[in-house]
Amino acid sequence: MKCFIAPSMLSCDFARLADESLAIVKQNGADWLHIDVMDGHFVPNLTIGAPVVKCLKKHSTAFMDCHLMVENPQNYVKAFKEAGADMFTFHLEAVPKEVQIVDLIQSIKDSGMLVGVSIKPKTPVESLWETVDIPSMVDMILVMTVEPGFGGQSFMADMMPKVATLRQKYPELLIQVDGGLDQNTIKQAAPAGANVIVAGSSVFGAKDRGAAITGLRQACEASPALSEITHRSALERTARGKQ
Ligand SMILES: O=C(CO)[C@H](O)[C@H](O)COP(=O)(O)O
Ligand SMILES: [Fe+2]
Repeated sequence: MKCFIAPSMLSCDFARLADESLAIVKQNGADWLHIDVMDGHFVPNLTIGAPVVKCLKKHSTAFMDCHLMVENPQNYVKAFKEAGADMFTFHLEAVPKEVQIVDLIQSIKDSGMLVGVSIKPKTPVESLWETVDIPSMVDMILVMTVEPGFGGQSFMADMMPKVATLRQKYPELLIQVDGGLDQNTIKQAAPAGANVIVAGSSVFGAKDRGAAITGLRQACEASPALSEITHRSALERTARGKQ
């Protein structure tokens, strides 16, 4: 199965976001740009929003993997679509009771973005398939391997059973892990079945960012837990982004 390496732009020099984004894909070989959107409510930190993605899109054709750590994600679908986001990943815990999750997913699909659903460390993995029919509605599940809000935290290895359960249940699903991924922790995440690897501090803090990305990719692709490629839409759009 194809692995995607998605550096978290949270760890780049935000004042040079366009240059950093271009370089990490074109020179260092990243597949996606992982954009962490935080609202200061769902998580105790503030980062960037759709206006910044819109500006970045003028400089980079890369696949924009937007991770929304915001309350009321349903209010941001239109803005992120218009900004040029390719993947809209929201947190299951952030959707208010009055909003039907299937309706939110449908609105993301209707907009043309891919749909990602994320769970925080304390959320049981069963709550995903109890809420949505994953294979028909969702392109990617994001299993957080840190409490969302900040880069540079330690990888939670005890999240790996969630990844393994998802991989066993959904052999063709994009399964993303985010938080504390590096050359060591990838050795736990990839065998469990993760194939979309977010890495912020370990990539941007590396002396050789290209080598860091290559190392993550090699460890991921060597994993026997991953079988054949399926998600063609993601693959095609990713390939376009690298042209
Ligand atoms: O969503 C996130 C934090 O909530 C970030 O994507 C994540 O923390 C990546 O940073 P690092 O690799 O440094 O842990
Ligand atoms: Fe993230």
